[in-house]
Amino acid sequence: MTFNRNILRKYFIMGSQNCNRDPEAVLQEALAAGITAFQFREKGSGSLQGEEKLQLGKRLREQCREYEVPFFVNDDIEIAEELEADGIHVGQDDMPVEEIRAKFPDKIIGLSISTQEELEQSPLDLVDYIGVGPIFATSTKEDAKKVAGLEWIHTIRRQFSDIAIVAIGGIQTENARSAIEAGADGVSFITAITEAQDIQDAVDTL
Ligand SMILES: Cc1ncc(COP(=O)(O)OP(=O)(O)O)c(N)n1
Ligand SMILES: Cc1nc(C(=O)O)sc1CCOP(=O)(O)O
Ligand SMILES: [Mg+2]
Repeated sequence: MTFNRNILRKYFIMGSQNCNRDPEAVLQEALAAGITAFQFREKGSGSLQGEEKLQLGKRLREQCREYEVPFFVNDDIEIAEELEADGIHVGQDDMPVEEIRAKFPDKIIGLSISTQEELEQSPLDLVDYIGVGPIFATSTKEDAKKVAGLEWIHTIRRQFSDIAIVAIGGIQTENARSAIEAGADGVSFITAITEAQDIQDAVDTL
């Protein structure tokens, strides 16, 4: 899929472990409300494994296809291939980007960048966008790194004026604008949607 950074604008991430109701219903509302990308992140305590994970991924993938919203898979290269995902998001401890790019020349690849060292040592020329965070405090990711703050987005933007950046970690309706003003192309979020009283309203405000 050709990469257009506008898809990063409202990038929803979710797995069944993030939902207190049917994940398909949550995604359906988020798609109808106007999210611009979705990442299937079935990970952490309470997450589905094996065949159950694959079957849920298939259903969520179809929902995204119906709305023509890009579908990303977090970490799991095999599932990304099986579900014909548009893209894959990996972190510094996941499969190396060089291997993923060699295997999937046409998929969108996102890479997490949390420190200056990671920024300097990562093959940025092989990725389409970087996930930058945690910008604010989050309790959603069990092994989240130290809060980087909005200044981290400014710091990357000063060094790489054209790189596609999506901010992550503690992004809520009240602070999403500040991440964009700091230089991000978009915001990614979990609980801003999974814990929203009104998903349409949350996506509009984001
Ligand atoms: C858009 C986006 N940015 C960052 C991450 C975090 O990825 P990673 O560091 O690999 O951590 P896990 O999500 O795998 O726990 C992301 N998933 N998406
Ligand atoms: C999946 C993920 N990655 C992060 C990072 O900093 O790389 S923070 C995070 C969790 C984001 O959840 P919420 O929007 O509920 O804070
Ligand atoms: Mg990962």
